[in-house]
Amino acid sequence: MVDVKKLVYLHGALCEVLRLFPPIPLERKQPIKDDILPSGHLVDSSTKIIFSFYAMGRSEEIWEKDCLEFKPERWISEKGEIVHIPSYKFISFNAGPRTCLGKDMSFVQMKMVASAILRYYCVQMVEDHPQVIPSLSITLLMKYGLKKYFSDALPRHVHICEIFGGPADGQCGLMGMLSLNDPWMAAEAIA
Ligand code: HEM
Repeated sequence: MVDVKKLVYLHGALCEVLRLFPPIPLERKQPIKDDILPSGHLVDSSTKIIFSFYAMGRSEEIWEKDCLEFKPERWISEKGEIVHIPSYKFISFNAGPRTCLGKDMSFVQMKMVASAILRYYCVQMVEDHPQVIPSLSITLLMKYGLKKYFSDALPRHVHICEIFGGPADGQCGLMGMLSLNDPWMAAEAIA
């Protein structure tokens, strides 16, 4: 836990992925009684408000001119520390009373999987793969996926489980909990 907090650039990169490709792209709210939003819009109790995390993550008004650029640096201060961005701005985990309860845990998991794969495998994009196009569903999918080649950066006998101190042929700690005890499944999970 302490160690993953030191992965500042990876943190910035993951936040950028979640900002530009929020796994839950849409959210729906409905007031329990008639209300007026801070914007002045009147909403009655039958109004269903749908807002797009996907659009908010790409909004120039919220993220400024370079909103469409993948820039992990926007999450890192000049001192090299992680910049805290309020959840009402970085909305991918929702905000307010119904905010995601697994936010911190998901960062630990993503950092474990990403750092393990990047340390032990060389990852290369498949040439001429179609551009990433979002495919709308309850969770955000990629229309054509994102195909990559994986090759060993280490001798074949090193299994991803060994990175986490577990047996090479069995479940291991958090990775086991995630059912990611197979390196190829782990690779797919961050794909
Ligand atoms: C990158 C990973 C994740 C993302 C982007 C994410 C995003 C979200 C979002 C947007 C919501 C609000 C859904 C809604 O109200 O319609 C939510 C709720 C929730 N998430 Fe996550 N989540 C992630 C991982 C996790 C993990 C790993 C856990 C548990 C270990 C978790 C537990 C929850 C729970 C319990 C709620 C419901 C909170 C409530 O309604 O009071 N999430 N999440």
